[in-house]
Amino acid sequence: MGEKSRETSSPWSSTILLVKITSADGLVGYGEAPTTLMTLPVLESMKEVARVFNGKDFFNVERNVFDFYRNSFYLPVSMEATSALSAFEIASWDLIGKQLGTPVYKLLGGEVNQKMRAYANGWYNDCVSPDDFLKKAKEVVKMGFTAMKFDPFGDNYDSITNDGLENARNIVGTLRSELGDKVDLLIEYHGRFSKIAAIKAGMALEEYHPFFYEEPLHPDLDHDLLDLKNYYRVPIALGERVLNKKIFARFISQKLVDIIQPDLTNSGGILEGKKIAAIADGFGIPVAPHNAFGPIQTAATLNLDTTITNFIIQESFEMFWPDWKKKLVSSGYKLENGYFTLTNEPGVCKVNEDIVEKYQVSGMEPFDDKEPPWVVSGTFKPYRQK
Ligand SMILES: O=C(O)[C@H](O)[C@@H](O)[C@@H](O)[C@H](O)CO
Ligand SMILES: [Mg+2]
Repeated sequence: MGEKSRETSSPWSSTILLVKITSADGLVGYGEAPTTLMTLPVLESMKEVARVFNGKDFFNVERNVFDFYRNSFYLPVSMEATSALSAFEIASWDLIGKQLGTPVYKLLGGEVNQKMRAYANGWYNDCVSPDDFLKKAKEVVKMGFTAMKFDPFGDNYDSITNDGLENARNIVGTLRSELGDKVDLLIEYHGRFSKIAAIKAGMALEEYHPFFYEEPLHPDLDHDLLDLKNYYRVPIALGERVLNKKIFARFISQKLVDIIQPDLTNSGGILEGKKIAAIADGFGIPVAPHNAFGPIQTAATLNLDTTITNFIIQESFEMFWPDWKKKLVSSGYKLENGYFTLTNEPGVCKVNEDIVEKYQVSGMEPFDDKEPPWVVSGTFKPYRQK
């Protein structure tokens, strides 16, 4: 579902992809999957997952997921397959919770965290200069957030120019000096650099003591992360493109990452998320789940966050969503003053079926050959000081 027009915060979030499964008794469960120019491929993969899940007992999440794992030869390297599977897994938990009349977190160990600290993302559309960023960052602080993530690297890709480094320093430096030390600044690299650029950019920003550097390297250069560690004094976070617990186990045990960011919609769902968090906990690594899509993803993720002792912070685009996305879920969780709480809805959350009906579309999100779909809109531009 989505809108024909481009959403302001980001092109990928103008659509979201849902799965709805119905039990033999007529109960309905919803799950969500990522989009980002993958909407139709993931939708196609959902048809394969449906062949495995159809007619199965939805309480047997572990069995059903494992059956798909066994059948899906490319699963560990296929974002389409893991995303499709994750959507069914989340929908299964929604059904289980609804059938039992309990929120999902109560089935996963219960409450550890009553409030989840959020960080804002999606707030800086069309920002290129330090002043652009500052103006919008102040609004984010006014909303009650104590942490915000942003990508200060403009259109630098693979390598970075001296101008690019200076601009990034000015943006991050301005926010640090104007917002003070109480606001956490999370630096998003969007996995766009090769090693030398990642080292230069990381060293240039460390004096502003960022909370973390996210995906500083192209995701397929993960073996170079160890080299970055020789230069960085800022923790490295990643995980939004890591597809299951076994792959997380490798990143964590090889000490390639300091904070993990599993995305429940592409790493196997809620129960796999619990296992990933447990693996991380065994190594003293905190969890900051990725959450860039819609409210079902958010509700599923918060159900996990509530139950884990190594939760650190939760991503949120929520305040910058279009109206239809804000109304899609009528209860399940709240975001107030920079913190999430659950509202103890049975299952994952309560989906507003009228909105689903009204905003159904087919096809892909908009595409712009000047700006990759993974950036926040209007930011893939150079900034030159006069
Ligand atoms: O961390 C994040 O939120 C992501 O990197 C986000 O910024 C996007 O790139 C999006 O996830 C693309 O699908
Ligand atoms: Mg990211």
